[in-house]
Amino acid sequence: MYRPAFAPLRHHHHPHRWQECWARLLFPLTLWICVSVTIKYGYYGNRRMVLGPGSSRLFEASSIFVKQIEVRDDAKKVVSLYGFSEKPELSLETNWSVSNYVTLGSYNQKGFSLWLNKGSRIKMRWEAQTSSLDQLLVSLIKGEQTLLPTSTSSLDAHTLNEPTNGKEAGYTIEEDDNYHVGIINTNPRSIIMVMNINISSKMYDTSKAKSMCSAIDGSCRLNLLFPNTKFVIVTTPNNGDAGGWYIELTFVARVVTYIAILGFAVIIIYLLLKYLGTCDGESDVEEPPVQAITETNPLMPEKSFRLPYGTGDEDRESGSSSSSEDLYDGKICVICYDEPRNCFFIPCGHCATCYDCAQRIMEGESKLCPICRKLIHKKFQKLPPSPHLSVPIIGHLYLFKKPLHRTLAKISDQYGPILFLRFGSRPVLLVSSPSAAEECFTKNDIVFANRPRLVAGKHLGYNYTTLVWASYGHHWRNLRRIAATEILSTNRLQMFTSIRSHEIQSLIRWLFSNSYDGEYYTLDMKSAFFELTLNIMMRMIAGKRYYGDNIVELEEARKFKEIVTETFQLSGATNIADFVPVLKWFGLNGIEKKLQVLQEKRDSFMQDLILEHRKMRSESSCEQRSKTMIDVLLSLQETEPEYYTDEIIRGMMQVMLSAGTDTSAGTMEWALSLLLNKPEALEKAHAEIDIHIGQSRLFDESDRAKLPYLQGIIQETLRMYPADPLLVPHESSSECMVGGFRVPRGTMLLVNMWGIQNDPKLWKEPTEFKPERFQGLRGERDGFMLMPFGYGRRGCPGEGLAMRVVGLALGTLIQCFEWERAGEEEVDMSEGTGLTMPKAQPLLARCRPRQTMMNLLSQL
Ligand code: HEM
Repeated sequence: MYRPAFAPLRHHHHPHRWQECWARLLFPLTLWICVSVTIKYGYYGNRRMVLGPGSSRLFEASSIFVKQIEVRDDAKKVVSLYGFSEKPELSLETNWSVSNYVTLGSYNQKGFSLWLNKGSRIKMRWEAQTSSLDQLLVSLIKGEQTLLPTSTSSLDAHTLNEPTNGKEAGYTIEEDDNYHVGIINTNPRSIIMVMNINISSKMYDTSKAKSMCSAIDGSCRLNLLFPNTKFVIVTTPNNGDAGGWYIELTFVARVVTYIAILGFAVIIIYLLLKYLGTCDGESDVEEPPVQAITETNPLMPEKSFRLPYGTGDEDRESGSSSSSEDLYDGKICVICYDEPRNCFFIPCGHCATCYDCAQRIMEGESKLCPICRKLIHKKFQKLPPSPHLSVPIIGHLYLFKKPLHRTLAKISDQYGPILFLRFGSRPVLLVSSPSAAEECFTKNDIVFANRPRLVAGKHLGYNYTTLVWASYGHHWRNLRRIAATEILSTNRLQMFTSIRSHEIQSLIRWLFSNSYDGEYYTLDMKSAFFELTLNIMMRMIAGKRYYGDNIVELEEARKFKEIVTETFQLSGATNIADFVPVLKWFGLNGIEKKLQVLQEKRDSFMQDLILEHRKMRSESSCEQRSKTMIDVLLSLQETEPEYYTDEIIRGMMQVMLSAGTDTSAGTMEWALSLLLNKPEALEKAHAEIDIHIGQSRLFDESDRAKLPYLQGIIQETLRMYPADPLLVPHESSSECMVGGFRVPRGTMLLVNMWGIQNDPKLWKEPTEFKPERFQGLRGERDGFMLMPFGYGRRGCPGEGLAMRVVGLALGTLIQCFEWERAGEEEVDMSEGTGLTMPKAQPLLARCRPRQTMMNLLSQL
C-alpha cells in the first residue's frame, strides 16, 4: 500500500530519549542530593563566638561527620572541650559578678555578651544620680547579636524594670542562647554610674566526658571518638572577667563520610534509573528492539550473506520488505523502504531516511525534509543505538556483570547487534552479528586495525610496541611479517614438530607411570595442559623446558613459574582506570604498579636468556647454531641492529609466551571437560582413532587431517568456549560506517564472538556439544559465524600452531587413555573470570591406560 512520504508519523514512546533525559539529569541530581545531605546533617564549618566567663555551651557534632574540633582562644583564658556520647545533664551552677564604674555617653550603651543556658539567672543593679535614673534603660538581647540595638524597642529586647532603690532588675533565662546585657543612656548628657551584675550560670556536668582537651596555649584539638561521640561542650573558666571572650571553633570533616554519602547517592540514583530502565525495557515489548536478527541459517551457510539491517526472516523468505504498517512506524527509510533510517536533518531534527536517500535529497533541488517540508541545512548520520542510559563518568560500566561476554550477549539480544556503549570515558562499538563482524573485518579492516591503549599494553607491551599492542603501521607490519614468516610459518612449525611430539610423549609417559596396575587415578588436567604448552613454547623460544622431569636449571625454572603465574593473574584483571581515568587521581590504579614490577621481572628474565643465546652463538659455528626463536631474532639483529633491538626481541618472546600458552591449554581443558560430560562423543573419538591409527604407533600431528570427528571436537570446543570470547579489542583509527551507522574515530571495537557462536538464531541447539555438526563442512569462517581466532589483519597468527598442539595433545591422550569424571556429577562448566575464558573450576579427571595401548606405552 502506498503511503505518502510526508504523512505524519505516529509517535511512540521513545525509551532512549527518555533515558538520555535522565542521564543528563543525573549529575545535577546527585550533586543536589549530596549538597542537601551535607548541609542538613554534616555541615559544621567554622564558628566564632563570644562565651563570657563561667559558660558551658553544648554542640551536637557527630563523629561520623566530624573528625576533630579545634578551639582557638587568643586571650589564653583556658577554654576546654569535652566530648560525650550521651547528652550531659545541665545540673551544675556557678556564680560570678562584676561591679564597675561606668561612664556612659549620651544616647550610648555599654554591656557585654555571654552564653547562658536555660535556668541561669541575671541580677543587675545600678546606681546613679537620681535625676537621670529614669532615662537609663537596661536591655537584654537574645541571639548572636553583640552590637548595640538601634532602639530598645527592638523585638528581641527585654526591658528590665522594677527599679528599687536606685535601680535593680532580675531575669531568668528560658532558652539556651547568646545574650547581650547592656545599659542604654537616653539622657542628653553623659552620666557616671555604678553597675553591679550578678550571674548564676547553669553548667553541664562534664564528669562523664569521654574525651577532653584544654587550650592552655591558646588552642587545642579534641579528637571525636568514632562512632560514638555525638555531643561536645565548650566551657570557659569562671574568672569574672566579662570582656575579651572571642573564641573560634574549627570542625575538621571526616572525609570518608562525605565520599561514602556521594557513593551512596550515586548508587541510589543508579538503582532508580535502572528501575526506570527496566520499565523502559518492558515498553520495548511493544516496540521491538532496534534490530530484528537478520541471520537465520541455523548452521554454516554456504556463502556469507549480509541482510538489510532491520528486516526479519519472513521478509527474506517472502521477498517483500514487511507490512507497510511496520515499516512506516518502524525504522525503515520512508523514501526507499529498504534501508534503516540512520541520519537526521538539521534544523528540524527529523530522522526519516537512510543516509543515501538523505544524500539524494540534499543533492536535489528542493532540499526539503520529507516529514515537515522544512528546508534542510545539514544531515547527520546517527551513531548506533545505545542501551539503557550512559551515566556520567562511568558510562555503561554499571551494566556489566561477569562473565562479560554473556552479559553483552544479553544486551545485544535485547537492543540489537550493533550497539554504541561507553565504558567510562571510552566509546565502544559492540558487534554481535556475523554481518556486522564481517563489515568490521573486511570493509573496515584497516580502520579497525589499531589496538586501544590500555594500561596493560603500556607496561607488558613495551609502551605499545609489541605485536599484540602496537597500532597498525609500519612497525606492526614488520613484527607481523617476522611472526608469520620467521616464527610461526608452516616451515618453522614443521621444524619444531619434534619438540611438540617429544613434549606430548613426556606427558604420556608421566601419566602412564603414575597409574598403578593400570587402574584409574585422579589428576589435575588444568596444570598438566598448561605445563605442556609452556614447555612447548619455551622450547621453541629458547630451547628450554621448565616443567616436568629432568629440569636442569631449577632456580631459573622457579623464577619462570613465578613470572608465568603473576602474568596470567594480572593480565586477566580489569584495570578500571583504563575506562575511568579520574580514578588514577585517587590512587585507584593499583594494578598499574603491580604491572610495572612484574614487567621488570619479566624483562630481566628474558634478557638473561638473550645474553645466554648471544654467548652460545659467539662460541659456535654457523652450522652448529640452534634455531630457536631467540636465535632467529638474533640473526636478524646482526643484519639490522638498530631495528631489532634487544627490547624488540624481548617483546616478541613475551608475546608468544602469553598469547600462545593459556589459550591452547584452556581449549584442551574445555575440550576434555566436554568429552567427559558426553562419554558417547569420547567413544566416537576413540573409535575414529582406532580405525585410522591403530595401536602400533603413537598419534602424530599429520594424523589430524584423517580424523574429522576429532577436528569437529576441537571446532565445537572453540565454538562454545572460544579462548578470546570478545576477541582482542580493536580501535578505529578514523570515522567509519558499520551497519549504516557512524562510528567515530577512537572507538574501541568489541566483537562478541562467543555471542555469535552461541546464538540460537544462528546455531541449532547451541548449548549442546555436537562435534558432528561440523562433519562434511570445512568449518571455515564462511558466514563469519565461527571465528575463534579472529579475522583479517589482526587475526591470530598462531592459529596453525594452536591447532597442531591442541590436536596432538587431545588425539594422543584419547588414543592412549580411557577417561572418566572425577566424581559422579557432571564436570562443572562454569566460566571463570579472566581474559582467556578460563574454567572456573580446574578440571580434575580420572584416567587409566587403555588395555590395547599397554604394549606401546610401556616402551616409551
Ligand atoms: C586456541 C588457541 C588460540 C586462540 C583461540 C587464539 C585467539 C586469538 C584471537 C581471537 C586473537 C585476536 C584477534 C583479533 O584481534 O581480532 C589473537 C591474537 C593473537 N594471537 Fe592468538 N589464539 C590462540 C593461540 C595463539 C598462539 C599459539 C599464538 C602464538 C604462539 C598466538 C598469537 C597471537 C598473537 C601474536 C596475536 C596478536 C596479533 C595482532 O595483534 O596482530 N595465538 N589470538
